[in-house]
Amino acid sequence: MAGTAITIPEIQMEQVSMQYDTGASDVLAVQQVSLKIAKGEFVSLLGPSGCGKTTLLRLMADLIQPTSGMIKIAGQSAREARLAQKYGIVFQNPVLYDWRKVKDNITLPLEMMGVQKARRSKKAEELLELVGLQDFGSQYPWQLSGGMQQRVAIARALSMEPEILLMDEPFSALDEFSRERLNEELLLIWSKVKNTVVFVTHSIPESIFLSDRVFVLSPHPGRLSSVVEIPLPRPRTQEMRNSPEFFQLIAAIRDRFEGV
Ligand SMILES: Nc1ncnc2c1ncn2[C@@H]1O[C@H](COP(=O)(O)OP(=O)(O)OP(=O)(O)O)[C@@H](O)[C@H]1O
Repeated sequence: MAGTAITIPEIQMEQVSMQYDTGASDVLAVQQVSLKIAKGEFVSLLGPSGCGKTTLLRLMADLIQPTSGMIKIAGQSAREARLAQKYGIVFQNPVLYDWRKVKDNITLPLEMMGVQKARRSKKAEELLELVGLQDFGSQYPWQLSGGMQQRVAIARALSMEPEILLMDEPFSALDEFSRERLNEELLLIWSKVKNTVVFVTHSIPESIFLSDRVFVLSPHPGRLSSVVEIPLPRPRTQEMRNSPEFFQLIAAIRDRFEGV
């Protein structure tokens, strides 16, 4: 029918469960999770330690495979998406090579793909500018602050121009000030790159500040307990953190954890 668009979700999980085989006692880390994430959306996976956030992220990235259920990435299997380089991943720890300059850390994935040096250098310049580190390309990671190192990790994750950026508590090791600043910078980067972001966090304010929607998870076993829409306008600003709407959202999400 004219005007009816059928949109394929960028990430789709149907009844996904994941049980880790630990020998003595198996761990049901994720139980029957179903979710859909649209292309270009920014969502957070929020929940207490052990509720399966990292497991869900690893399932999406095809780093592990579910015990049961279905995962589709833009209509393809997660494996096909991984082979097509659709993912960029940022971990809690930036995992940079201290003996390589910042620009060479950023372009490592391109180097591994056999991209020529001239193209790598050009891409490094673009990415350094994107993450606000244009003057630091020739430094070494150990010369940078924790927040700057995490920006390098973000630039590296974006080097292959991934459709999906998966971020596993990337700012949780940083102090509160750096974390809030990086939240804002991440949104600026995302507004330019316009990819789909799945962001894992324990922090209710962080999930609200960043996201279009927050997926609230409950533990033992990890289940999706609710999904909260974040209607705050974009661009998000630090002042919004002090607005009544922001506090109402914090209270609403905290309520979802009551009894968890
Ligand atoms: N490789 C593994 N083998 C066995 N059990 C695992 C493995 N990885 C995770 N688990 C267990 O699965 C459950 C979910 O873990 P997961 O790391 O996904 O949770 P999380 O919400 O990301 O936790 P955190 O916030 O502490 O990182 C936990 O009980 C954890 O101990």
